[in-house]
Amino acid sequence: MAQLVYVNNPANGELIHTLQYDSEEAIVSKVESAAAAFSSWKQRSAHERAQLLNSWAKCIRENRQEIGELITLENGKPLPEALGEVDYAVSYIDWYAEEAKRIYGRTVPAHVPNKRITVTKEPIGLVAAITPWNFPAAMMTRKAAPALAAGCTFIVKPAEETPLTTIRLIELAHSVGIPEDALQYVLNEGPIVGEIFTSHKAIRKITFTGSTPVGKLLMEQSAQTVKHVTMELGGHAPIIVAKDADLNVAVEQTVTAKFRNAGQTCVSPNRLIVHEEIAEEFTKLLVDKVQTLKVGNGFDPDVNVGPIINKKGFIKIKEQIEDAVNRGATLACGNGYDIDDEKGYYFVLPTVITDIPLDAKIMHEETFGPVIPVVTFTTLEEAVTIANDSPYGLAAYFFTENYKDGLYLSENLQYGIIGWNDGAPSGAHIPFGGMKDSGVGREGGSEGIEPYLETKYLSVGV
Ligand SMILES: NC(=O)C1=CN([C@@H]2O[C@H](COP(=O)(O)OP(=O)(O)OC[C@H]3O[C@@H](n4cnc5c(N)ncnc54)[C@H](OP(=O)(O)O)[C@@H]3O)[C@@H](O)[C@H]2O)C=CC1
Ligand SMILES: O=C(O)CCCC(=O)O
Repeated sequence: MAQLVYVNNPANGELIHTLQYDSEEAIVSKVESAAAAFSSWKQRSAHERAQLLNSWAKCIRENRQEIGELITLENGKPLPEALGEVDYAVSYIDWYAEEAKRIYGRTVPAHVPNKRITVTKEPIGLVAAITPWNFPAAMMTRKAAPALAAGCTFIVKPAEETPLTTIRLIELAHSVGIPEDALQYVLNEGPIVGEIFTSHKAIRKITFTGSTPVGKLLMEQSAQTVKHVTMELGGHAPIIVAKDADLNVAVEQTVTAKFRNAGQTCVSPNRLIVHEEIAEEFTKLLVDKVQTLKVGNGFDPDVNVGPIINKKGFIKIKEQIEDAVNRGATLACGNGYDIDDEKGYYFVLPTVITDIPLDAKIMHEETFGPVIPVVTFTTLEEAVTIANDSPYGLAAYFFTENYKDGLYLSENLQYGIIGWNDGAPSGAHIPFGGMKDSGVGREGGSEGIEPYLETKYLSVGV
């Protein structure tokens, strides 16, 4: 009997759907059919691939409500956020439908008169993706759209918690004419699929969004077949609030950035580093705002913060809060849970922590929950030192009205994405990705199609 995947609603633990895992033989056979489909998909003109991507985007838009509800059902985020994710997911398809038509080569002046030199770009081949549960639509399209646009075929393993959104998006893609073999999904446990994907010679690239330890493992495994990799891994974003910051803007943006998806976002702020002279006023404004957030089932129109995805995620958050309290920190608001281990749901009240020592766990580990500590600084140099004291380097934010301080911060923060008076820097048109343990490569923007292309150089003697 094939093993089953149980997809549960994280807001109440109820079973939504049961699916069957693919056997290892079935996964290999899907990989091989996706590899075989490469030769015909890459020969379609860029304009034809773009048209098919545009049809897919249109079809998802027509089914926006259904997909949004599916995301809320299996991931738990509030429905307006889930609908926002559908729009965000589609924006990657729109963007790369256009980029498909802009894959240019170049000619290079030769060093002798009897040679002509050209450089062209070709699709890399079959791409395998492993995606997380926190953005089940957008993390899939952010990878599939540039791959298909470039002329690659694509196979994806969605997270065990949220496979339904991926399956539905792929069904819609097939319904508009994207060939079934060129875009596929597989279901089985991460380590099993990871092993098959990384060892199979026909797969030329692995693209992954998820935790840093799994990313490192996939890189190690991919070395055996020298695959290209794009790794979008964990984050530990700081927010620096300078003493001249517009506090209302800083609070508004902090709350939006921190509490979307219940803090389960890799660019979610994890540390607030606030100038000592404004720390009290800022914290009061922040706590007042955080206390207005309503926690609950994402289908309730008043809810702003949904459940934590699973018990493992909840325990990590709880341990970080307990560790802070044990080290003498104060809980300025929050510190409440609504959980039912038997049913399988876990809610955490939005929590702000003050008086916290710099060596507390939460100051160094990714939280992935609706909790944020506040520490103070005296000089900007000190703020930068605290902010950079992390193995991660994905997103950092700061709030200041002073352009010299802003330039200093943007030049000295070791992060791939910087938001200056901006808590929402993401978009299909920008290169998203991190430095250090946050990963390798960029997704989105004109940079985001490059990892799906090989460069070929031709030298002609004439
Ligand atoms: N950068 C980001 O956006 C994300 C960061 N995280 C961080 O990771 C923490 C843990 O979350 P978790 O969901 O366990 O993250 P994982 O990295 O374990 O899961 C993400 C994806 O990787 C798959 N996976 C797990 N193990 C392997 C493996 N050995 N080889 C190949 N694929 C694998 C998972 O599959 P399966 O579901 O079958 O286990 C899932 O599809 C979070 O609290 C957060 O800190 C998590 C998700 C996204
Ligand atoms: O990896 C994530 O957490 C999803 C990225 C969210 C974004 O694109 O803003």
